[in-house]
Amino acid sequence: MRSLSNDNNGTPSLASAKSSSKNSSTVDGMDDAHELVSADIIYVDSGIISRKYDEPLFDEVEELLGASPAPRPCTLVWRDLSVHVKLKDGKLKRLVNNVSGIAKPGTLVALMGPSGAGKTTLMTALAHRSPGGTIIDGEVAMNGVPVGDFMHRESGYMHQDELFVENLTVMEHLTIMARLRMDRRTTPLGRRRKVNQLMRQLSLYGARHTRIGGLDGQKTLSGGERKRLAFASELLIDPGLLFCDEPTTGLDSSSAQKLMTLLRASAVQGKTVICTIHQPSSELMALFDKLVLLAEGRVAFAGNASGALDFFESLGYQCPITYNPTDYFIKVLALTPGSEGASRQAIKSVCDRFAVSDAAKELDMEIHLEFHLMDNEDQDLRRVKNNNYKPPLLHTKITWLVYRYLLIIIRDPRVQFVRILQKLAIALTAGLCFIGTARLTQAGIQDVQGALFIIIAENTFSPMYSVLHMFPEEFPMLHRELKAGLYSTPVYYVARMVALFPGLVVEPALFTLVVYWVAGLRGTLYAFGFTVFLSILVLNVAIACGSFFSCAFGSMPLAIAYLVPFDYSLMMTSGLFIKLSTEKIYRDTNTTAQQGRTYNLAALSIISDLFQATKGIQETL
Ligand SMILES: Nc1ncnc2c1ncn2[C@@H]1O[C@H](COP(=O)(O)OP(=O)(O)OP(=O)(O)O)[C@@H](O)[C@H]1O
Repeated sequence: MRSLSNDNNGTPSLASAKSSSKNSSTVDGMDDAHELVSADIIYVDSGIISRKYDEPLFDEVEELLGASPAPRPCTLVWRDLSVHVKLKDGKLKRLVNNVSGIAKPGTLVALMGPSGAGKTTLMTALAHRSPGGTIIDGEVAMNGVPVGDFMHRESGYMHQDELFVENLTVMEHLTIMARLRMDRRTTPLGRRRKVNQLMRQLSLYGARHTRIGGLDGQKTLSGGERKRLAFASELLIDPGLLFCDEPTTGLDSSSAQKLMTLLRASAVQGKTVICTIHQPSSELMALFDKLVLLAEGRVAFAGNASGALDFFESLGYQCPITYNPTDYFIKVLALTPGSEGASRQAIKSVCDRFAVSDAAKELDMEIHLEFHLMDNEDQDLRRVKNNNYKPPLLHTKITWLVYRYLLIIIRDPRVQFVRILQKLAIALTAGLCFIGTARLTQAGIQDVQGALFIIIAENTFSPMYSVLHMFPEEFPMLHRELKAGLYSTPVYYVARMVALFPGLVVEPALFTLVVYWVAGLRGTLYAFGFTVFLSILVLNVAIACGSFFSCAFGSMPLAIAYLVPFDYSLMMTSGLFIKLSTEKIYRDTNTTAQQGRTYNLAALSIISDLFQATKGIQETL
C-alpha cells in the first residue's frame, strides 16, 4: 500500500532545516535556511503514513518565529454546521451542509476540496467572520465558549487576497496595525519590539521602508512578501488560533514552501492553524497534521492524511502511482463537465460512506466529548478567562487612523501639488474675467453676482465629485477591518473626516482669496472673512453630499449617475437663476387637493427629474 511520509526517520521539515540554518543569521538566513529539499519527502511503502512530530522542535521554531511566549491553547469544535445565503429572489442557498469537526492546539489542519466546495464559507463561519446576509445553523465553540466577537482578538485570519493601504511602507503598516490591534497595556517599547521581531522573523526587515504598493517605477513588495506581511499583521496579537485562506495561491513553489513552513512552525509553537489550500505538492502536504476534504459543502473525509488514501481505496478509488494523492482526491470530488449528475452522485456516495465510517464515528465521539465538557463547565468562568484582552482606547484608534489617512493624502505630493495648481489657475482665470467690472454699482451687479457664483460653484462641484471615489475604493478594506473588529464605523467616519479637514479649509480659503482679490470685490476684512467662511461651509456641505452619494450607491459610476440630476436641480433652484418667490404655485385639482394642499413647482420638478433619471439609470444598468 502506498502512503506519504516526510523522510525515513519520520523527522519533519523543520528539523531538517536546523543543520543548514546554523550558518546563517536569523534575519536574512531564513530564506535559504528553512527550505525543504525534495529528498526530505518521499513516498514509502510501509502501509502507514508515519509523519510524526516526535520532537517538539523548539530550536527550529524559535529560529523561525522567535522565542515568543507559548500562545493560549485553542480548541475549535463545530457540530452540525450549515451555512446558507439569501439570494436576491429571497430563496436560501445552502453552501455548507451539516459539517462537524475539531481542530486542536498544535495542529495544522488542511481544508481542501475542489473549487466551490465551500472551504472559504466554512472557514469564515468558524472564524465568526461571515459576510452580512449569511445564515449559520449549528454550533461552533472555541475553548468551550460559543464563538462570538471575541474571535477577533483570539484568532487571526489571513485572507486569500490580501488588502493593504498601498501607499504605506511595511514598517508603517505594521506600526499602525500594532496600535489598532495590540492590547492597550502593551508598552511602546513592547510594540516596537514586536514589530521589529516580526519583520526580522518573516524576512521583511530589509524591505521595511519599501512601500507596499508604491507609485510607478518604485520598488514594491513581491507576492511572497505581501503574504508574509499579511501573516505578520495577524501574528501581532499572538493569536492561539490562525485561519489562512489559500496562503500559497499566487506564490512560486519556493515562496509557498517558506510560508507553509512558517505555518508549520506556528503550529509547533502551540497554535491551532486551519488552512485552505489548493492542490499542494507532496512536500507541502507533509507539513499538515490533519486533512479535511470538502465536496459540495459536505465532508468527504476528515482525519489523518494517511487515512485518506486508505479510505478512498476502500471505496475503489485507487490513486495511480504517478498521481499526487491530493490531486487525485480533488479529481474524484470535482464535478466533471458534461456529466455533472453522475459526478454529484459519486460525491454524495463518498460523503455518505465517510459519514458512517469508523473515522467519522471516532471524530463524532471527540466532538461530543468537547461539547459535553462545555455543557458541564461554567461558561462565565471561561468567558472571563477569554476576556483578558484590553482593546486600544477610542482616541488611540481615531488618532492612528487619522495618521494613516493623512499619510495617504500627503504620500502622493504630485496629486496634491497638481490640485493646488489647478485651484490657483481656475481662481486666477475667474478673477481676471472680473477685473474692473465687479463693482457695487447697477452696471456691475451682474458681474458681482457672477464672481460670487464662481466662488460657490467651484467650492461645490469639484469637491463634491472628488470624494465620490473615496468610499467605494475603501469599502473592501473597511468591511474587512470592521469584520476583524479593528474599529467601528463611527470611528472610521470620524477619522476619515478629520483627515480630510485640512483640505476642507485650505482649498476654499485659497481659492476665495485669489478670486476675491483679483476681481476686486469689497475690500473690508469683514466682507472677505465672511465670504471665506461661507465658502468653507459650502465646501463642507458639498463634501458631505458627495460622501452621502458615494456611500449610498457604493460605486462611482452609479453615484455620479444619481448625483448629476440631483445637483443640477439644486443649482437651478438655488436662487441665482430663478427667484423662488416668483415661481408659480401649483394647486392640485383632484379631491385631496381641494383641501388646499399646494406644492412648489420647482420642488415637484426636482423630484420628478430625479425619478426620471433614476428610472433611466436603473434601466441602463
Ligand atoms: N453570497 C453568495 N451567494 C451565492 N452563492 C455564493 C455566495 N457565496 C459563495 N457562494 C457559492 O458557494 C460556493 C462555495 O463558495 P466558497 O467561496 O466557500 O468556495 P471555495 O471552496 O472556497 O472555492 P475556491 O477554492 O474556488 O475559493 C460557491 O459555489 C460559490 O459560488
